[in-house]
Order: sequence, then C-alpha cells, then structure tokens
Amino acid sequence: MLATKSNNAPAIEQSRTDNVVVSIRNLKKAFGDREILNGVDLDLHESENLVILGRSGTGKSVLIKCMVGLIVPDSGQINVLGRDVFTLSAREMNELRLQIGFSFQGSALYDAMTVRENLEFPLKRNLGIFEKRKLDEMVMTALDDVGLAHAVDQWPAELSGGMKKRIGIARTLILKPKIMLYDEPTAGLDPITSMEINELILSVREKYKTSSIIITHDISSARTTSDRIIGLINGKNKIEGTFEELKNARDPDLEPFFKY
Ligand SMILES: Nc1ncnc2c1ncn2[C@@H]1O[C@H](COP(=O)(O)OP(=O)(O)OP(=O)(O)O)[C@@H](O)[C@H]1O
Repeated sequence: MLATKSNNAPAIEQSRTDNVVVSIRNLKKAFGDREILNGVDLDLHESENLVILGRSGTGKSVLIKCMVGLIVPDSGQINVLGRDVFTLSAREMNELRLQIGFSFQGSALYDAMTVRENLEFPLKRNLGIFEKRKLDEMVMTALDDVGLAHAVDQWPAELSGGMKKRIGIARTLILKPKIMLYDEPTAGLDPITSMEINELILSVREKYKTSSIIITHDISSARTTSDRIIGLINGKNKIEGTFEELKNARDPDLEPFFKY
C-alpha cells in the first residue's frame, strides 16, 4: 500500500510483534551543520527485501552504518532483532553484528588473500572454526551459492567487478546472517552483470531466508529485488510502496528515477 510520511509511525514496541526484524524511529544524524538524516522511520519485516531508493548523497549509506553501529546517530531509536542497539555493550554489539551481513559498495576483499583465504577468514576469526575439512565444506558451499566454486584459488586481482561482488556476498553469507544489508550492490557494473547480482540477491533470500535492505539509485535493481521501496528524500523517508505504486504515484522527487 502506498504511504507517504506522517508523524505517527507505530511505536517500536508495537511493531516488534509484527515479524519486524529492524525498526528505526526518528533517526537523525548531522555532520557539522549538515543534516543528513532528518527523522527516518522504517520497519524491515522477516524475509522481506526492502529497497531504499534515493539520490547520491542523501544518506543511504549513513543510515545502514547507523544500523550496525559504525556511525553513532545524534538521536532516534534503532532496534535490530529485538535489541535496542544503543544500549548494547561492545561485546553484545559484536554478537549482533554476526547476524547482520554487510555487503559494501566495494567488495572489501583482502587483496593479499586468495578467494579461499578471504572466505576462511571470518570463519576462523568469528566462529573459531579451524578444522580443514569443515572450512573446505563451508567455503565451497558459499561459493557454490554465488556460482563461483571454480574461483576458489584465484586472487582478487584476477576477478572481474561482478565476481568480486559475488565473492564479497559469499564471504558475508558464510556466517549465515539473518539480515543482509546491500550497499549499492550494482554500482559500477554493466547491465547484464547487474541483473545477475539482482538475481543473486533474490536467490540468497530464497535459500537463506534473509531479510534484506538494499540501498540503491539503480531503478532496475529496485524493480527486480524489492518487495517494498522507501524513497529517501532530504534525509527522510518521504514515500513508500511497491515498485508499481511508487511509479504510478509520480512523486516529483522520485519521478526522474523512473524515466531511465
Ligand atoms: N563520516 C562522515 N563524516 C562526514 N560526512 C559524512 C560522513 N559519512 C557520510 N558523510 C556525508 O553524508 C552524506 C551522505 O553520505 P552517504 O554515503 O550516506 O550517501 P548515499 O546516499 O549513500 O550516496 P551514494 O549513493 O553516493 O553512496 C554525504 O554528503 C557524505 O559526504
């Protein structure tokens, strides 16, 4: 259902009962005197793909960094998997982060490690798994899931942009996160590779039952991957609905996206 922003978003306590895995209320963040987030409200539901659509520089990345505690907001509430993130100790925050997969704009692979070593790294560091057979099995399953089992012994420098993106997603999936945050998953990719990444996002949801936030200004990615879209305009969630609802709403701030 198409909705425009009102000042009476449901309270977090109420929305928690409704299969909500991430709940954000009135989130604000400024850098110096530049207000970036200016009262964002959103709910992410279990197994939902929620797209946040907005122009460059509207604070989409800042928003998801606030969710994982990489940026501290000025005010507001963020509840992830039933935990109020601002009350967590560093240890509790690290535990929560293990349940959140973060796919960065760059794939953030370690250039000095092979693909195998890149994928083994979080297993050793975060899960304390060192047994070779177990590592092999988990690495190969994650690579299979992104269609790149054959690249296991390659170096990042030998991979295309799309392959790096997939390996980055595999490295995130290997920890079996409940929530995936995709920051501009198709940035810098050609249309065919972009479509493959969009399909991968759908298959990740299918296999891992993840709930995902996909932040993008790529309208075809938004159309393919979204169950619901939030239009982030001037630091606020201005409008939300399905792709068709937003397209038909002809909102002046979002209409230019639909013309390409
Ligand atoms: N740590 C920071 N310190 C100061 N300013 C920052 C910081 N992080 C982000 N900003 C500023 O906040 C604004 C929003 O940045 P953000 O990366 O969230 O944009 P975005 O909507 O994700 O855009 P893009 O699609 O280009 O990545 C930008 O003007 C950016 O320069």
